[in-house]
Amino acid sequence: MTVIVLSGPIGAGKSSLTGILSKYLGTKPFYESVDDNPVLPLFYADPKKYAFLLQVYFLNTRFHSIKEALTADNNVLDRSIYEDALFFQMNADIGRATQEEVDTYYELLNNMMGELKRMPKKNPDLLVHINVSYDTMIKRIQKRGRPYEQLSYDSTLEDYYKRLLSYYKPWYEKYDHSPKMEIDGDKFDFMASEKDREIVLDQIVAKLKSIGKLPLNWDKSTDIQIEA
Ligand SMILES: Nc1ncnc2c1ncn2[C@@H]1O[C@H](COP(=O)(O)OP(=O)(O)OP(=O)(O)O)[C@@H](O)[C@H]1O
Ligand SMILES: Nc1nc(=O)c2ncn([C@H]3C[C@H](O)[C@@H](CO)O3)c2[nH]1
Repeated sequence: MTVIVLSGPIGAGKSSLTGILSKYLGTKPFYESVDDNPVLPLFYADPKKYAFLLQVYFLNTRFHSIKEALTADNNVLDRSIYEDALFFQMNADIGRATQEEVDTYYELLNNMMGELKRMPKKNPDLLVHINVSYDTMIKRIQKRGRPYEQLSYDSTLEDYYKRLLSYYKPWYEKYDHSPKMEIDGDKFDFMASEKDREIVLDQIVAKLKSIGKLPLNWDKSTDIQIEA
């Protein structure tokens, strides 16, 4: 059983690459709750009021996905639980959570992490991080078009997104729960360009082979799927 998690800022291309990668490897995709998330629009309309609730909502839905993904077949998840604290910490740092909410959140997160440690598979096998610049991030957010994420919706979003990017760099450098790799999301348009898609998939397959999660002779055409 092999579990791959994607990471990266808003609009980096995690959901898109999750779909592409899971199809390519013949695995199952797990998506973050976004379009069916009732708290997300509330959060963007009033971040201070809803930051804690949104965080608990995401933690809960993410925990459900992880439990399923870590006990089922080969899977790809479109965001890691390790990014949840990054988001919450950033929101807390800009005054969107009380000290009691911060304390309660971290206690809950630690408690859930403790549960994950008791599972047969404790960590993902590989983290694939998509790096994007601020300009790319904004272009992708515009392209996708969720109204409440647009810069025109709230004048503070520019700072919020820039801050988010600045939190991701040290987060990725410190990340040590599994092998990891970076994809250049500015350079590769894996949505529109078949050539770029192939390059990105080749990079991920090479990494999976190098960490022993795919047989060295694995080839898409041979119809062999990710190693147990
Ligand atoms: N490498 C890419 N090149 C060009 N367009 C891309 C690329 N990756 C994603 N996109 C486009 O950017 C938009 C955002 O992509 P996607 O929804 O996959 O991002 P995400 O990282 O999952 O975002 P979120 O964190 O908000 O869930 C989509 O419209 C998608 O088609
Ligand atoms: N505040 C906050 N905390 C999280 O843990 C979190 N995870 C995702 N998101 C937001 C980003 C995108 O708008 C949208 C889709 O990723 O949801 C979050 N927002």
